[in-house]
Amino acid sequence: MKHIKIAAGLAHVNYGHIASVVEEASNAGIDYIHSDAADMHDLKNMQLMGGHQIIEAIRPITDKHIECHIYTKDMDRLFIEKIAAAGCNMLIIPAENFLGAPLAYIINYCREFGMKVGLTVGCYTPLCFVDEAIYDIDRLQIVVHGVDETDGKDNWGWRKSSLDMIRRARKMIDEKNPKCELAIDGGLRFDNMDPLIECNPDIVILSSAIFKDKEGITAGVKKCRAAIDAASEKFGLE
Ligand SMILES: O=C(CO)[C@H](O)[C@H](O)COP(=O)(O)O
Repeated sequence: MKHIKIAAGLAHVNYGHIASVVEEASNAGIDYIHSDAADMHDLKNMQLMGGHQIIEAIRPITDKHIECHIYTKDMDRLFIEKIAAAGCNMLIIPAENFLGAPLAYIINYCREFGMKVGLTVGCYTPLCFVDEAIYDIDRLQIVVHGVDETDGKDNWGWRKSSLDMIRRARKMIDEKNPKCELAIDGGLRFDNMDPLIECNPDIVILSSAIFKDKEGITAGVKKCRAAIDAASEKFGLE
């Protein structure tokens, strides 16, 4: 059975308890810590979260891989240098905001400072935005959030059209850069992700499902781990 990794997303944590929540999630069996950060543009309801200050604070708490998923319009060498120095292992940036020569510089800076680099395909961004960069990245992350079933109250699920995109992303990675990890992110719960697991991702990013579970963080991790493993087995993933 394929071990699909769990990245614990810090988008929906209580930042007043950041050290203890990271410690509990790490001990409960997650694989990666996923620190979400954003500027004032793309995520209107979740701005200014976990950049280098947060990563620096949680680095001594866990020996897990820590990645920074950042929604920004801009990115410079100083930021990359600082986040790497804070102990970040991977920088993940939006494909829709970074193309061409600026992206080439960013990939180069990440290598220079010893970090892996990933691209997100954001909500409703077409997969073709990563057609060329796929050869040179370590992570392709599909944000599956969507509003196809929205109740208008900010309870976003995952959009059904993302199934087709994940299948195409899997094929693209297998053909062009098999070492690149395929991650899915957004609206995933222990009881709703089977159809997405069937598309064979390598990583599932979960925030509310872990950090807002009514029975606590450890219980949230265990429920998600069990659901992912059961689906991986059911669909014969290897
Ligand atoms: O960057 C993100 C999606 O764009 C976050 O990782 C997302 O908010 C995950 O949250 P949840 O698992 O609670 O849906």
